[in-house]
Amino acid sequence: MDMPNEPRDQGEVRVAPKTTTAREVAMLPLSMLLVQLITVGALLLSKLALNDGMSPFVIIVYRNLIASAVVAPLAVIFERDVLAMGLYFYGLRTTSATYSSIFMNLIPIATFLMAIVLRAEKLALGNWSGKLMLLGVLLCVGGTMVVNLVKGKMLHIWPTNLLKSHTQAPANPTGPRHDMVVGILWLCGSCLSYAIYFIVQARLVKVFPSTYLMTVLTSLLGSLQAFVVGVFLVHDRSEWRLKWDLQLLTVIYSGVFNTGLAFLLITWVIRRSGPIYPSMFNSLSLILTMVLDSLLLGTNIYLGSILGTVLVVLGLYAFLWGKGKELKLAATVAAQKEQQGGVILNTQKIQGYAELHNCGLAHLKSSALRCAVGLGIPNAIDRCGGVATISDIITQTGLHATKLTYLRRLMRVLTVCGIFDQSSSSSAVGEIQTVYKLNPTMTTRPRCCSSSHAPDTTVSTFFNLDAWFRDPAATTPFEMAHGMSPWSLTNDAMSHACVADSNLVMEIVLKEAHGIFHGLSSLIDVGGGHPHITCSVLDLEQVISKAPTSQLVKYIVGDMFEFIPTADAILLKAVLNSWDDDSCIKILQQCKRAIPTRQAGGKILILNVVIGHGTPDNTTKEAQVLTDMYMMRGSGFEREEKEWESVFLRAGLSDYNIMPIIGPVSIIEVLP
Ligand SMILES: C[S@@+](CC[C@H](N)C(=O)[O-])C[C@H]1O[C@@H](n2cnc3c(N)ncnc32)[C@H](O)[C@@H]1O
Repeated sequence: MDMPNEPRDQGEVRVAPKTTTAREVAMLPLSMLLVQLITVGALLLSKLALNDGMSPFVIIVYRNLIASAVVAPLAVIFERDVLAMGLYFYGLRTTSATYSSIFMNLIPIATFLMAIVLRAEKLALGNWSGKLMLLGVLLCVGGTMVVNLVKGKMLHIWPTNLLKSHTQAPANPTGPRHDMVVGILWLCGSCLSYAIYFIVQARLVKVFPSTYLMTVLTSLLGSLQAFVVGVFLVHDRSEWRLKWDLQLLTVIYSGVFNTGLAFLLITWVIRRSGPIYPSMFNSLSLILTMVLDSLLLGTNIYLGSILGTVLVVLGLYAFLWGKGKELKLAATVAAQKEQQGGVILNTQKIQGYAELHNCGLAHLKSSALRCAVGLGIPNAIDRCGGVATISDIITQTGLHATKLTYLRRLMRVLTVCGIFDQSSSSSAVGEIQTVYKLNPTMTTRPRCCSSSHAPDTTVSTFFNLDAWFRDPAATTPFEMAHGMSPWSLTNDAMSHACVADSNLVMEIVLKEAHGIFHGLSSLIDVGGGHPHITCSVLDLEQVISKAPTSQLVKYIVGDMFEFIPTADAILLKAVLNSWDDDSCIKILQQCKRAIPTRQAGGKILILNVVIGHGTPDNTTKEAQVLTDMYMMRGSGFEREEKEWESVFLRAGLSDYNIMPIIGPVSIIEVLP
């Protein structure tokens, strides 16, 4: 006797996504019919063998041995629960095949209930599947109670006890009441043991997926366990001897057919139709067993047992229906998730592919900008009144006509990058033509932009950055690449770029944050001026010597690490990010000495990137981290707020306020 169907309902079984052929459509139910017939056969044979006086543990020992020797590679892991099987045989011996069959059908329900108690499953009563499953459970439990408690009228439907079985144990529920109660308790115990066993097996299968190997081992172990228990319970040696009789037939039949063939068929059906399918046929064995039990073994049929059986069958189908719906829903959700995951993955891959292209060719953006400035395109557009066709640009820049298509491609890159705007207009002769104009936000910078005017050292410093990373003794990437400090290189292009940058940034600062200059009468600055303030510019000699003469600005040669002249406020624009923390602290301490107290309005104004502040878009973020990477050429870096705060506190400054001012740059008002 085996439990061929139930365990497959509990485990996680994947249904092969193959299409079912017409032949298979017929074979699927037929194979399940065969399994039910085999089960009924094993049930009746076992009942006969037990009635014949065979000990349950003798059956288990031999049947397991046969199973492990002959069909073990094909058997299933959950069939070897000695406790559940032992209780089952005791129950079968004391009650009837029909009773035992009813309890066998209750195993999925018991497993489900046990899984809920152990929190391995949830009963979702909010949907139809959960309600159906609950109805199924109630009907099954109710049906079993009706079979056990309601006898009703005895029905004489057909001739009974055709095998004329000479029963030792009460094969009939009409037997002594005490034996019946004990038998039902055995069956309940068996049912619960199987339930626990299946839950454990379902988990075990996840960590030990070699089903066949485990089957062989558990078969042998099951046989050994049964033998040890059997030695204590079955003292008579003759009971262990197998003769050429019904007992041998029972053992061989159970081992070979009910384990091997049924296993093969069920495994195949589950793969084709899912784990619920085999259980749909369970009630067939229940009805068949009831009929054959009465017909062959003489078990009486009562109205109560028919009514109870009908309730169990109905309950079982309701439960399986609900479970099927639940599995289908879970499979749909899993498939949707998988599909969504695939779509996301694909989108990410496509996006990533484009990003990789952009990153790898990003240097062409600055090359294109540098080229446009070098060719004088912004000025050419200005000369055309701010709007120019490609022919206008060719004419204005003096380029040869053969370069026209290349120029169009260059303009397309710069338009996509946001340096120029492009639109359509109609020519004097009514032709539609493309016209270019400067992007409003770019009107100042492209003529004199740091990246466009970048000297060769700006780019070449980073050609061998990986070599610098690998060399622990290397000072800065700039020194490694050029053998000198960036400050020792007179760099007109960079100075022009800084002036252009200062013009734009200061224009915005004065418009957007003019309040910070209120009350100031003097300012020491390294980049610009304000008409109402006496402004001084402090810088190194090589810089000041090239400064233009001005009525507004006073130029001072000096070293900010050594001394800064007194003023109401000190402006440090794009200065501190070139230095490490210790140097910054020294500069800030000099600044603090140069300004009055907080109460007297003294302040330090820092214009720099504060990583994480500014417009929360990717362009800004990218600009901030790229600037930081650029600063890697020397010993400077761009700071996050907490890094700025630490520098301020260490320099003895008391408070600060950050105001994002333009793109990646913020103005930090620091108070003494
Ligand atoms: C990156 S530039 C910034 C210039 C300007 N503030 C701007 O925003 O365009 C840094 C300036 O600090 C100056 N500098 C470097 N070391 C100095 C020092 N020890 N004392 C005074 N100025 C110094 C450099 O000459 C350079 O002009």
